[in-house]
Amino acid sequence: MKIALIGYGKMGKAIEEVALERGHEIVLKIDENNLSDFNKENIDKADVSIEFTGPHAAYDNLVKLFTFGATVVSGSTGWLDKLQEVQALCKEKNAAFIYASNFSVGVNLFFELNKKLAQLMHPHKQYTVTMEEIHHTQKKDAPSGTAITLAEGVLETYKELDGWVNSEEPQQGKLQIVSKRIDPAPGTHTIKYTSEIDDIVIIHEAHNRKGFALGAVVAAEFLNGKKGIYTMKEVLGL
Ligand SMILES: NC(=O)C1=CN([C@@H]2O[C@H](COP(=O)(O)OP(=O)(O)OC[C@H]3O[C@@H](n4cnc5c(N)ncnc54)[C@H](OP(=O)(O)O)[C@@H]3O)[C@@H](O)[C@H]2O)C=CC1
Ligand SMILES: O=C(O)C1=N[C@H](C(=O)O)C[C@H](O)C1
Repeated sequence: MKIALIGYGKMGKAIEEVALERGHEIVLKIDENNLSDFNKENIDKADVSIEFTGPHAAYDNLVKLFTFGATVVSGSTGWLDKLQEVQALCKEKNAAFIYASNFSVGVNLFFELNKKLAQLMHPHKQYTVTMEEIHHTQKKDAPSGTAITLAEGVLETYKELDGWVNSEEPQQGKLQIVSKRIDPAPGTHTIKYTSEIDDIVIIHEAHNRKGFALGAVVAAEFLNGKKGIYTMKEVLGL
């Protein structure tokens, strides 16, 4: 498979390593130094474009890719208020798209565990649920995209909560997410149910970026040759 990397930072480089190990070819690498190479002629040379840039750039990049009719895997976080608009453009251009706030198999299993635990805990009103995410200091957005997906998983069941708040201080009626920035943390997410008597805690701790990169390449392999919008649940058969 021929891959275009839109974003060649920490994740772009990790994806390149995994893609080469799996026998794929990188035909284009875009960062802020060669944006003029990000054009239809070059994107058409790739079977799949993998976009990991960041909150400031993802939306424009995705609009550009779908306007070219590309097949796109994106993991950029911090832009999801525009997800529906981007999905509509993908459909209009008969393109293909997988977005995930986290591509690792472990986190996608953790998403399911989180939803099941919320259902189990919900009747037990003596427990208060809170979340924490820890990432490296270069991270631009807070809370993490993964933490938002986890929060949505809890809020599906805890309908009495009015959304989440990203704060050191708890806010009545909201699910609290605490963000910490500590090097070199690749990504640690904790969900805690606490009562006067005891705590129940689930944690996912990434040891490195390989799981995110491998998941993105597996998603690209799944999407190659398809049209339409898919999720990691479909890629992983969860
Ligand atoms: N879904 C998932 O599984 C994961 C998602 N992420 C997310 O991926 C994103 C990228 O993370 P990471 O690789 O660590 O970030 P980095 O800052 O290390 O890399 C970002 C890359 O994007 C490039 N870039 C910036 N602006 C543009 C633009 N307008 N067009 C093209 N390229 C651009 C940068 O270029 P330059 O270096 O020249 O500035 C750099 O190469 C973040 O949003 C992060 O949260 C991260 C890990 C896993
Ligand atoms: O910026 C990162 O590094 C990561 N970002 C993603 C997120 O915001 O959830 C995924 C992972 O936690 C690493």
